[in-house]
Amino acid sequence: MSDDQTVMCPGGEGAAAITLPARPEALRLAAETTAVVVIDMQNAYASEGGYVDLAGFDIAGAAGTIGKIATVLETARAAGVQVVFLQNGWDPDYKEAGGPGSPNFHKSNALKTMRKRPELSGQLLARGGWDYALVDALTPQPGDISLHKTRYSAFFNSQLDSVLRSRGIRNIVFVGIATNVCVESTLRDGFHLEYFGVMLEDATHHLGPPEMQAASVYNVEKFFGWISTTADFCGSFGQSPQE
Ligand SMILES: NC(=O)N/C=C\C(=O)O
Repeated sequence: MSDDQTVMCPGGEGAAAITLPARPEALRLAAETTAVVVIDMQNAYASEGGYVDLAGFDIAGAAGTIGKIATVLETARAAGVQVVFLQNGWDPDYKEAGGPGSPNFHKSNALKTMRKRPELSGQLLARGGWDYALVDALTPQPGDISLHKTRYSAFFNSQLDSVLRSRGIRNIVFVGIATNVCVESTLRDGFHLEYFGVMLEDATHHLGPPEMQAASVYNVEKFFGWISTTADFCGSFGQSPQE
């Protein structure tokens, strides 16, 4: 049962459940019904010389998320929480990106940057290349799941929903980049698919001015899910009792 201070998430009734401090309420969660979903921790978004750096965004704060996420993943794996990595991008010919009939063609800053600088064509967010690859510090481990996505929401046109649903996972802890684009898009879609979404605010990073992080955190806390931190995730799942 939930009260005003604590929300009972699916699977949270069992003896092995933990309480995750979060805003606006703490959450009762069980490892087996929870996944950590790592959004787009690719060189494109977190490394100098990657797409968002070349497109002119400030990526100074992105590196700080890498260590936080590594800590979260270590705790998650030890506690039996499923880890799912997403990678954003397209085939090297950019057929999956869509042509002028797709809004993605007009809004993707990667595609716009490559139109402005044709020497980069085939490099940004192209599957198989350095820009598409996950940062070295966040290499998937045995038991982790890796999925590809072609649009901002990881639920759109991907296997994410069936991968989670078939494992009985109903709660998602989000980390990654960018808070206000792919993380928020995925958390919102998850909400509409009845997933309980938690964003670890210090293990995510925004694109654009700092107000974007604050706006996304507000949106999640007020409308779509819950906000927690790396320390609280590790403190609670680090104590996770084994069934
Ligand atoms: N991973 C993201 O949030 N991506 C944001 C923008 C883009 O991919 O162009």
